[in-house]
Amino acid sequence: MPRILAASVFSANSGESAAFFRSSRVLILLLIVSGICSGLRSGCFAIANTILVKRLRGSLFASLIFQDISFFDTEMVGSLTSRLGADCQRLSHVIGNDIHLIIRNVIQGTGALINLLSLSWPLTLPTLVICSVLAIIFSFYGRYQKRAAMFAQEFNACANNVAQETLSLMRTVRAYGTEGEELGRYKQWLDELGFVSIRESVAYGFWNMSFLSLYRSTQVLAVLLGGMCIMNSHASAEQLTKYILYCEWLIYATWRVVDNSSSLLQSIGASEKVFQLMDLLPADQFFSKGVKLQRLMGNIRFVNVSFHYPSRITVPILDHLNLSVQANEVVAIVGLSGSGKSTLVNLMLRLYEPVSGQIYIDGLPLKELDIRWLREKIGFVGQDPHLFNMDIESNIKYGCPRDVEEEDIEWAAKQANAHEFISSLQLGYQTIVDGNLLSGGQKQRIAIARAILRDPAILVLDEATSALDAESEYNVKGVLHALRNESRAKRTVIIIAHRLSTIKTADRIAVMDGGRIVEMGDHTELLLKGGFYSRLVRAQAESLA
Ligand SMILES: Nc1ncnc2c1ncn2[C@@H]1O[C@H](COP(=O)(O)OP(=O)(O)OP(=O)(O)O)[C@@H](O)[C@H]1O
Repeated sequence: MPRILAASVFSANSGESAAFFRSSRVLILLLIVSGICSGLRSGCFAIANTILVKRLRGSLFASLIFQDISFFDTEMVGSLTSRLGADCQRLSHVIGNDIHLIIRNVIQGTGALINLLSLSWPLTLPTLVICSVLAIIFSFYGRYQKRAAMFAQEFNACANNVAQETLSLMRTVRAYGTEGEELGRYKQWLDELGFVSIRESVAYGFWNMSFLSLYRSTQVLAVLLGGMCIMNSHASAEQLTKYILYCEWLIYATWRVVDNSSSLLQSIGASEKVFQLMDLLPADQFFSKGVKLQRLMGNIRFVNVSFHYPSRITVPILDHLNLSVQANEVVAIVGLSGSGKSTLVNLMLRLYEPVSGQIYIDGLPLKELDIRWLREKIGFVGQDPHLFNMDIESNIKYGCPRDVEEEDIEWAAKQANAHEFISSLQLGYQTIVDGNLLSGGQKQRIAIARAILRDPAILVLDEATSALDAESEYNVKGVLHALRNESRAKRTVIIIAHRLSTIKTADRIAVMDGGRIVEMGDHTELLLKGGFYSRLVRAQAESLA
């Protein structure tokens, strides 16, 4: 275009109307073609951007949810959601914006350079030197930008984490009046973020200053050197005009390339963690195709099992633990808080692997069984059951491996003592579970119904502690009662109980202390023995008296 622009101006100046109109027609044609091409380019890259964000977020989420449970012990939820949201968005910006602008400007700059060289290579050299200086300054600036972006993303993730934690624990924050402290914690990360951003802005200012000075100097140089050439009759005014226009194009293209490269480096810096997370291999247990038995009887055996959590390797939790549970037996596990009861269940669900020893299910090592198949056969109700933000029916059906009818759902709800309160809700089973609509005990009953609906061969109930105790005791006792009277419900049951009165009717009671089973027997036997269990019962009776 600069060549044709200059030709039009100088043909008009010399009164060559035919040449002027010919050039003008070409200019209009170029204008239309470049407009259409720009539109297509931007549109296509914007579409690519949208597809990329979708794929990135999908792949990252897939990578996250197939990680070992121990991964979630160390990674913060707020930080992971920040990677899934802002970081993925930023990475897609690379394709949607930076890469296509870089390609466009590299092509435009190369074209300008070729034209400049064909006009006069000695005059092109100073412009090339300026462009090289620009590139060197940028390489330093770019490296700085990349590091700054990484810090900014990290601080942003930490701020998100504090916000998520505070907002989800708002009731505790209000009850303890710690709004000020939480605000302080959030602001601390904002300050860190602000500090990095200010330094980033100062560096950007320096970069812009260098760029603009160099940019202007190409124009001044072009006029100076070109003017001298005209005076020495080495060049015409038309050539000088073309030369100045091409210089302008070249330096503009260089600026755009380095500016977009800077943004590209920032995005890459910010996305390093996204790639690290995406590169994580899924947990081994999702790869191994284990054995599927024809029927799970529900025999469980822990042989010499020792364990510590991967995040706290110096703290042994289970110590050469041995436990044997027969099919269809109801076994209660009791012990002081922190003695390792829930950990035992975590190992049985293969959420963690034992450090040594072996767990056998129906005589086969747990590791050799198909873990998905096994989990389908186990019903688990945790201490603090969280429900999904969907209707009660879907919550009860959640993860059920078989097709179920409405009657099955009602049956499970009745077994869990949940049918009555669900029916009293205006929309019954279609009521959406959101916020604090249900009490903790009601949520627990729905979670119990969910576990029962799977018709599991092994049912694990981790009785809730603290405030929920009384209601939880009632819920768990209810389930035990139903299991005893319901022929359809023959299964192995493991109950972790805090209220010892809950489990009087259990076939056997295993007493845990310091990561070991220290006593085993039924309620009466253990009371008669006068050991740890009887002391626990006495202590609890005294505390309730
Ligand atoms: N994910 C984890 N990472 C590191 N340590 C953990 C983890 N979960 C539990 N622990 C630690 O393991 C020990 C045993 O915890 P566990 O939850 O098994 O005890 P528990 O007997 O079920 O206690 P409670 O009766 O209070 O539920 C505790 O000291 C606890 O701090």
